[in-house]
Formats: sequence, C-alpha cells, structure tokens
Amino acid sequence: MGIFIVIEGIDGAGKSTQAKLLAKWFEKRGYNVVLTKEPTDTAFGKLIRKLVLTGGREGIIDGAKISHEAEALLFAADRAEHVKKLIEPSLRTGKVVISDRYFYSSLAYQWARGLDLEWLINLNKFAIRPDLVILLDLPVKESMKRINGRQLKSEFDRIAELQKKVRENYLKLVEMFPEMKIVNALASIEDIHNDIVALVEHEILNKKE
Ligand SMILES: Nc1ncnc2c1ncn2[C@@H]1O[C@H](COP(=O)(O)OP(=O)(O)O)[C@@H](O)[C@H]1O
Ligand SMILES: Cc1cn([C@H]2C[C@H](O)[C@@H](COP(=O)(O)OP(=O)(O)O)O2)c(=O)[nH]c1=O
Repeated sequence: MGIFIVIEGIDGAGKSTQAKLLAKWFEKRGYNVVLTKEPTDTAFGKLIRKLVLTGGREGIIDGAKISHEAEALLFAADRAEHVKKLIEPSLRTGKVVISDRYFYSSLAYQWARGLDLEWLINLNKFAIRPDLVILLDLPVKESMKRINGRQLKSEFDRIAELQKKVRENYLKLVEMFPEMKIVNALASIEDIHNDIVALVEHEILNKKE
C-alpha cells in the first residue's frame, strides 16, 4: 500500500505551494508521487466550477445557482470519481498520493453553508481515510492579504466572514479526526515545509519501518 496525504486549509493558506514542495521532497527520495486536487479537472470538477464556483475563485460565497444540498452532492460525486479512478488505484501500486483538499473541505465549507455535519460525514463515507491530513491554519486577515486580487473588493467582507467560519470548522474537525494535524501557516514557506516533513516522518515513515 502507498501513502495518502491531504493538505487542507482556507483559501490562500498555502496549500498548493506546500503540496508541490512535499511532492518534490518525496520524489527526491525515490518515491513515485501523484499530486492531485479537489475539485478535480474531470467533467465533475468542471461542472462544479460552472454551477458552484461562479464569479471567480471565491465565487462560492454567492452567485451559486444551485442549492447547497446539490452543491454538496456534486463535490461528493467529483470525489467518488477521484477516489475510485485515481486515489485507490495509485495507492494499490504503492504510490504516494498528495491531494490539495479532500472530504474535509466538504465538511468545513458545506457545514459553514448551513448543512448538517452528520449528513455530510455520511455522504462522504466512501472516501478512504488518508494517513495524514495537514491543516494549514492561519488567521483570515492574513489569508485575505495573500489572495488579494482573486476577489472583488465589494465582496471582501462577506468572503472574510465565510472564511472565518470555515477556519473555525476546520479547528473543530481536528477534534473529531485524529489523522488531522495543525501546522501554523503564518510562518515562512520554508519553515512550514520543514514542519510538514517532520510530521510526515513522525506520523507515517517512522511507523512504517
Ligand atoms: N508561507 C507563506 N507566506 C507568505 N505567502 C505565502 C506563503 N505560502 C504561500 N504564499 C503565497 O500566498 C498565495 C496563496 O498560496 P497558495 O499556495 O496558492 O494557497 P492555496 O492553495 O491554499 O489557496 C500565493 O501567492 C503564494 O505564493
Ligand atoms: C473540495 C471542496 C472545495 N470547496 C471550495 C473551497 C474553495 O473555496 C473552492 C475551490 O477550491 P480551490 O482550492 O480554491 O480551487 P481552485 O484554486 O482550483 O479554484 O471550493 C468546497 O466548498 N467543498 C469541497 O468539497
């Protein structure tokens, strides 16, 4: 069996930056790495971008043309394809899978939209548990600085409000899912990378030996 690692956090937390650095770290050590993300680039991911993420990257704040329930089902459908067609086959052939977002995003974001957490957890039960989930945690003020320009100025306050809820939800999820570990995302890119590597060594590699 391979190794399955997920990077989570609010928009602009540094997920894609750290996912790439971690992929390089494993590759240098001779591992076969699959770097992936959700929403995916498949037809389901495209449908999500069209129906849910309207009006830009943070368009999820409004402009959604569909109900929050349908939204959650679309993310779950995209995830089912992701798990069955890419993640599980890659793990079976011993690869390291690093995913930028996974079902924890559905729990944090769709819960923040008012859906029932238990319903969301049940909906995502098919999704195998990762070996480790890195939660890049930082104050919303800082993340908003980093993604400045990705959103319209007039939407700033509403987006910040949702991000705050999502951050709080992620921190509550850490209490429920022991595979989730918090990393302080306020540090430099290099320091965060080193923290993540230390967690990977401690939580996964040392245990496999
Ligand atoms: N530790 C950091 N400190 C300052 N800026 C960062 C840090 N990590 C990433 N960034 C910058 O913040 C922005 C968002 O990073 P990104 O990796 O795209 O976040 P995410 O994938 O979580 O949305 C990018 O411009 C990136 O270069
Ligand atoms: C995977 C997932 C993402 N999202 C949200 C989080 C982000 O605000 C948005 C898009 O994700 P994001 O990582 O920003 O995608 P990209 O950078 O490719 O545009 O979707 C959910 O609400 N639920 C989910 O299950």
